[in-house]
Amino acid sequence: MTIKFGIIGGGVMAEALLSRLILQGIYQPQEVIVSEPQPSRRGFLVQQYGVYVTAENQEVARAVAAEVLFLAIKPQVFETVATELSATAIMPSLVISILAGVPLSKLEAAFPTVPAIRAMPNTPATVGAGMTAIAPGKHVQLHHLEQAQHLFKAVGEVVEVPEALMDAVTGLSGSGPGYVAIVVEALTDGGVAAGLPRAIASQLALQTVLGTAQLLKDSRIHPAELKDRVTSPGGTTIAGIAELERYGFRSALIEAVKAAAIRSKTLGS
Ligand SMILES: NC(=O)C1=CN([C@@H]2O[C@H](COP(=O)(O)OP(=O)(O)OC[C@H]3O[C@@H](n4cnc5c(N)ncnc54)[C@H](O)[C@@H]3O)[C@@H](O)[C@H]2O)C=CC1
Ligand SMILES: O=C(O)[C@@H]1CCC=N1
Repeated sequence: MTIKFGIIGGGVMAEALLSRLILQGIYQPQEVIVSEPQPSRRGFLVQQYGVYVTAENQEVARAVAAEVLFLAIKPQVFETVATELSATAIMPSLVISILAGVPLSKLEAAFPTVPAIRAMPNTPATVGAGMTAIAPGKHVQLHHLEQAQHLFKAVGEVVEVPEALMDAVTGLSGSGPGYVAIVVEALTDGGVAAGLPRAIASQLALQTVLGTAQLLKDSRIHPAELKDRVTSPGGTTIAGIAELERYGFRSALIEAVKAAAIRSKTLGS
């Protein structure tokens, strides 16, 4: 079977996407090759997903000639990996990078004339509830964009943005699962502090976050309106909200997104 999808870097995010792409039948395991330096990780990917693995990035470039090359390494090793890959002189039909911060100009310098798409997915892709933003490079044609959309739609929602917004996207939805996980953990701790057994507190916290997101999404009501609906005069919620405001919860989240966006920009420079 022809290799159609080559992944450079078989870590957390590569697995999040890979697992879903295979489950959805977008790719057969035998159509995928992953390069990964850690032997234990290679072993895991073979055992879990039945894909081809290699320790050599250049082998992926050779195997996916004329197909999709998917970059999922850390931004800090991009230059080294790009030099290695371009030394093969084999150009794929499409390069998709999910590297935080790394701009299209660097991708296009590494793969001249190759259509390149900068994407920012997030870890809920693993369960098909991902959010991915994509920004097309200068050689990208409609069918390349459709190919990338098809790929990322298999793992959640997709939005196209100008590249200038990709760092902001990274600070919000790329890093966002980390913030939300802390919210769930902190709510659980709050429940425990208020006397709940941890398992029950955890279930309540998780379902409250999930249910609230679902309600906001399905009803399309503004978050402020939902907050007002929950908040009875002189009741419990306003007592809780007053503490959130006192401790700067709202501005903490705003500053978190801004700081992550700035960090994204720095990583790519
Ligand atoms: N973790 C996340 O939630 C998200 C991460 N990203 C981006 O995805 C990329 C990967 O992030 P993670 O999966 O979290 O990191 P990770 O550390 O889990 O995965 C990176 C993998 O690359 C491998 N690697 C290291 N050097 C290599 C080399 N020279 N050649 C090939 N593979 C090499 C590592 O062994 C590791 O398995 C990053 O650029 C990050 O900005 C994007 C969206 C969300
Ligand atoms: O923390 C990071 O740098 C990556 C990018 C978005 C989520 N994780």
